[in-house]
Amino acid sequence: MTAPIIFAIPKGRILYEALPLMQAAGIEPEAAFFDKESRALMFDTSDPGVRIIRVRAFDVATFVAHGAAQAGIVGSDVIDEFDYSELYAPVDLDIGHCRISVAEPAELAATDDPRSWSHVRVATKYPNLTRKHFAARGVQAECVKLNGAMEIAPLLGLSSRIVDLVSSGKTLKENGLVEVEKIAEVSARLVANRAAFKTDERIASLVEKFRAAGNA
Ligand SMILES: Nc1ncnc2c1ncn2[C@@H]1O[C@H](COP(=O)(O)OP(=O)(O)OP(=O)(O)O)[C@@H](O)[C@H]1O
Ligand SMILES: O=P(O)(O)OC[C@H]1O[C@H](OP(=O)(O)OP(=O)(O)O)[C@H](O)[C@@H]1O
Repeated sequence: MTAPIIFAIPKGRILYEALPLMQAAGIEPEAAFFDKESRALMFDTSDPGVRIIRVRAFDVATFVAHGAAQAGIVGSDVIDEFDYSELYAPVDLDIGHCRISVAEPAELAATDDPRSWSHVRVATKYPNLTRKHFAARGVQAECVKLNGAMEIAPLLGLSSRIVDLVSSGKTLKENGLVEVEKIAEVSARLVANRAAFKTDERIASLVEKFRAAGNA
């Protein structure tokens, strides 16, 4: 019997926007997936040929790039941070919209000119993306890696600046920060392992179903 396709999805906020698209693509998770008491990590779906794993956002990219999962859904922020050559991202799902930006305390921004920077110290979950962004214009970025709550770093003197996701701007505002530079727009993508996409026609067919679901 052919092994089922493993489809990886993030635990966080993209999940709720992704569910209708998954349903339209014919992969509805079993009831246990929605059971908060369940500790299971892998679930059946309405398609007997597809199983779902629910993992951290960054790990979706890692599972799919290594072929441990053959397809999944992940933000373009995560794709850009890893830059895995085996991660193919053929469909923009038009969900999970936000931006990745540089922010700093409002008092600092009042007199600061980002064009004058030659070196910046930045707290971020995205060190690779940050270094690449600044290197492109000759600025050296020293990154302090955090895994969440970046907005607190300037308040406590860990770094003057942060690079993080911004949507409504509420988190920045409530922590006395302002956005000084947008690095990129972010949205969630359907991703596939490049080799699996080329060799397994079930993956190509799944990609087409999501493309159609996104356009519906
Ligand atoms: N405020 C936001 N608005 C819209 N999309 C967002 C927002 N924050 C994050 N995202 C998108 O959702 C993805 C997952 O983010 P989320 O905050 O749910 O994960 P997380 O809690 O950071 O993940 P983990 O706890 O696994 O590290 C991000 O990679 C991004 O693409
Ligand atoms: O501009 P806003 O609408 O306030 O959204 C931005 C916030 O959303 C994300 O965090 P999330 O809530 O996912 O928590 P996290 O910091 O634990 O990732 C992101 O890391 C920002 O902190």
